[in-house]
Amino acid sequence: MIKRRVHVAAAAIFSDDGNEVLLARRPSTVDQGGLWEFPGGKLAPYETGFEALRRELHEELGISIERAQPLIRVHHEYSDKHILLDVWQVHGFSGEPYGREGQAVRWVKLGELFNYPFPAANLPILRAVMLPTEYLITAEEEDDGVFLDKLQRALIEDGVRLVQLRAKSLDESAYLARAEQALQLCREHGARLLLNTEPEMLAHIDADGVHLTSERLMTLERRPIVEGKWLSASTHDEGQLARAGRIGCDFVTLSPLRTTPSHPDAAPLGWHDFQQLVEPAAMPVFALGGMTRHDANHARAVGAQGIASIRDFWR
Ligand SMILES: Nc1nc2c([nH]c(=O)n2[C@@H]2O[C@H](COP(=O)(O)OP(=O)(O)OP(=O)(O)O)[C@@H](O)[C@H]2O)c(=O)[nH]1
Ligand SMILES: [Mg+2]
Repeated sequence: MIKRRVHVAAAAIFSDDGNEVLLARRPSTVDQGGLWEFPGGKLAPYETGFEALRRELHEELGISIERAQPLIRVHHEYSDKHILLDVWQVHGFSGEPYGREGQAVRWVKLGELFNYPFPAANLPILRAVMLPTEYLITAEEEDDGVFLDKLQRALIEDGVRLVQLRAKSLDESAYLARAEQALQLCREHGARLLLNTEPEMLAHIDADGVHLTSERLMTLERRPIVEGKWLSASTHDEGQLARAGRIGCDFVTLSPLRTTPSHPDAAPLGWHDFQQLVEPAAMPVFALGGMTRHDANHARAVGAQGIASIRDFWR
C-alpha cells in the first residue's frame, strides 16, 4: 500500500500568562475521535503552513491569529498515512475561542497536559510546549558562592527556566553538594534542573532529570530513568539523534552550530546542515555552539526549540 502523505498545520495557543494552552476534542465520529488535539487541519492545495493555520483556527475556533512562531515539526507514520504535523506557537489572537464545529475546547495547564489522551504523533509536541526556548548549561566554576551568584543572576535577570548542571571538575560528593544548592535555587524560581552525571545520581537527589553526554547516550539501549523525569542528551550527528529518539530522550542539544573557543577543532554544522538533521527528529532540539539569545528566532525558524548556551547566560 502506498501511504497518503498528509501535511497538517496545528497550533499551541498560549494563554496571556503562558501557563495554559487551548486543546480541542476531536468529535467521536472522525479519525482519532474522542482524543484531544491542538486545533488545526490539513493544508489546502497551494497553501503555506501559516496560511492553513490562520484559516483553520478561524474555521474551528472563530479566532484570528496576530502572531505565530514555529514550535516543532513532527513526522509520524500512522498505519494508513504518513503525517507531518507543522506546529506553531500562538501568543496573540483576537476573538473569543469556542468550538465552532461543536467540539469541546478547554484551557489546560501545562503541567496537566499528560492527563489528556492525544493521538500517537503528539508526544513530541507536548514536550515542546512544556519546554522553554533557552537551555542554560552551567560553566566550570571553582567557588560555590560564585557559582550560586551567577546562577541566581541568570534565573532572575535572564528568566532562565531550564538548567543543566555541568561540572566535570568536581568529584562526586562535591557535585552532589552543588546540585543540592542549585536545585533549591532553581525551585525558588520555577526552573527545572537536569544533572549532567550518571543517571543513577537521581537516586540521591530529586532533581528534575538527567542530561546524557553523547558517549553515555551511545552505550544505552533503553531509557535509563523513569518517565516523568526529563531526559536530555548531547548529540552531534544523525546516528546520535537516532539513538536519542530510540531510547526515548525528551529533548536533545545538537552541536556545534558554530566554532567555539571550548571546542576549536570540531567542524561547525551551520544552519543548513542543522535544519536537515533536525527535520526527521521527533523531539525538541536545542541549537548549541556559539549561540546567543539573538540567535533564538533564527534557530526556531529552522526547526529548533531554541538555543542552549553556557557563555551567553554565565556572566
Ligand atoms: N489538528 C490536529 N490534527 C492532528 C493532531 N495530532 C494528529 O495526529 N493529528 C492528525 O492530523 C490529521 C488532521 O486532520 P483534521 O481532521 O484536523 O483535518 P481538517 O481539520 O482539515 O479536517 P477535514 O479533513 O475534516 O476537513 C488527522 O489525521 C489527525 O488525527 C493534532 O494535535 N491536531
Ligand atoms: Mg481539524
